[in-house]
Amino acid sequence: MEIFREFTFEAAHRLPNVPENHKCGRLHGHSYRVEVHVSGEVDPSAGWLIDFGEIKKVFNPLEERLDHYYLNEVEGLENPTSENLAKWIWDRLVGSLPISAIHVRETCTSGCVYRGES
Ligand SMILES: Nc1nc2c(c(=O)[nH]1)N=C([C@H](O)[C@H](O)COP(=O)(O)OP(=O)(O)OP(=O)(O)O)CN2
Ligand SMILES: [Zn+2]
Repeated sequence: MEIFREFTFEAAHRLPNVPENHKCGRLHGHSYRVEVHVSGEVDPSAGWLIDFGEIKKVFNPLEERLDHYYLNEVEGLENPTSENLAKWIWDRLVGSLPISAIHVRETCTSGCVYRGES
């Protein structure tokens, strides 16, 4: 079974390694949407894999480090692409939750899915 909890936060960034004149080299912001996916067996007594509230509790400190910040200034996010952000989140949750995927959406039409190192 796989469940997920979605989170949203607002943040600014610029991509430092894009070619000159690429629009994403300029400072801009996104309403980020992050899905934290967790997989495992459903506890027959509880009827759930894990309380959604537990995922929220574990994600909360990360949200506090990201929401309304300039992501380039967050340690480990000096090049804050969706891919790097998804891995940054994975690396900080993997010890606390049986995560199976992190989805990051920068816009309604662009995002990435990270399932850990294969
Ligand atoms: N593989 C990646 N490509 C791009 C990333 C990224 O993180 N990984 N990021 C960006 C920019 O942050 C940009 O703000 C978002 O990309 P884009 O889809 O181009 O956004 P737009 O809403 O501006 O798209 P339009 O349809 O052109 O309006 C770029 N690429
Ligand atoms: Zn962007």
